[in-house]
Amino acid sequence: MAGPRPVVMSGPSGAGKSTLLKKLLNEFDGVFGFSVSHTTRNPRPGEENGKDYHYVTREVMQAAIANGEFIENAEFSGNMYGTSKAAVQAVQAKNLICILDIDMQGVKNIKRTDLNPIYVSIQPPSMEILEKRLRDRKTESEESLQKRLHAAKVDMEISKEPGLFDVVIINDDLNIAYGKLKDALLEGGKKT
Ligand SMILES: Nc1ncnc2c1ncn2[C@@H]1O[C@H](COP(=O)(O)OP(=O)(O)OP(=O)(O)O)[C@@H](O)[C@H]1O
Ligand SMILES: Nc1nc2c(ncn2[C@@H]2O[C@H](COP(=O)(O)O)[C@@H](O)[C@H]2O)c(=O)[nH]1
Repeated sequence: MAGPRPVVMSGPSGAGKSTLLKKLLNEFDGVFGFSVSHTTRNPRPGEENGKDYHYVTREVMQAAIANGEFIENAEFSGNMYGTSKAAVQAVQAKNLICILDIDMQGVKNIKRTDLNPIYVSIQPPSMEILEKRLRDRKTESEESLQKRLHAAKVDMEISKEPGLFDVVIINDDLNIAYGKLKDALLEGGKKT
């Protein structure tokens, strides 16, 4: 795919991907653009349709996948998520570096495409801190929280696979993690 290399951000739910991404998109408005995924989960308070996600029904999403409209899709914590070709193209058409926030299944699936992104893993300092962050965020039911913690354990194991990610950032102190993210992306930009 032509143009600057996209960026894939992955890591356990609650590790801080969206927090870091928002800082990046604010500071580098006009450089990076967010690939707006589709999901069947309900919007959280403050989230906007078309900005945070495209919120769709399972039927709509399944039909679009069957129609070949998605680069990748996954089932996560009882809901469907996916990156449409249109979402990536919309960012690239504005000449922005496209950033995808996707789970581990998405990472594995993107590896089979020609997208050729820089793979960044955002990891929490520990499972205990991850659980506290997720609980404090107050977005999950106990059932959803347990599913996410289970997925996080699996994710953290798979993330150790050599070569899976170009960069691994432990998000302990937010500003330090953000500095590392910026360094990695500026470095990645030089290699294209
Ligand atoms: N370095 C940090 N120190 C303390 N709290 C943090 C830090 N980074 C993020 N948080 C907080 O942790 C919570 C989870 O962060 P965030 O929503 O960005 O995670 P996420 O990886 O995007 O999760 P999800 O995959 O579920 O969307 C948020 O309430 C956020 O404010
Ligand atoms: N494979 C994909 N995963 C995605 C996509 N968009 C988001 N995600 C991941 O889902 C979980 C949960 O997100 P949440 O907003 O419900 O907390 C998180 O790990 C995201 O990275 C996608 O298009 N494809």
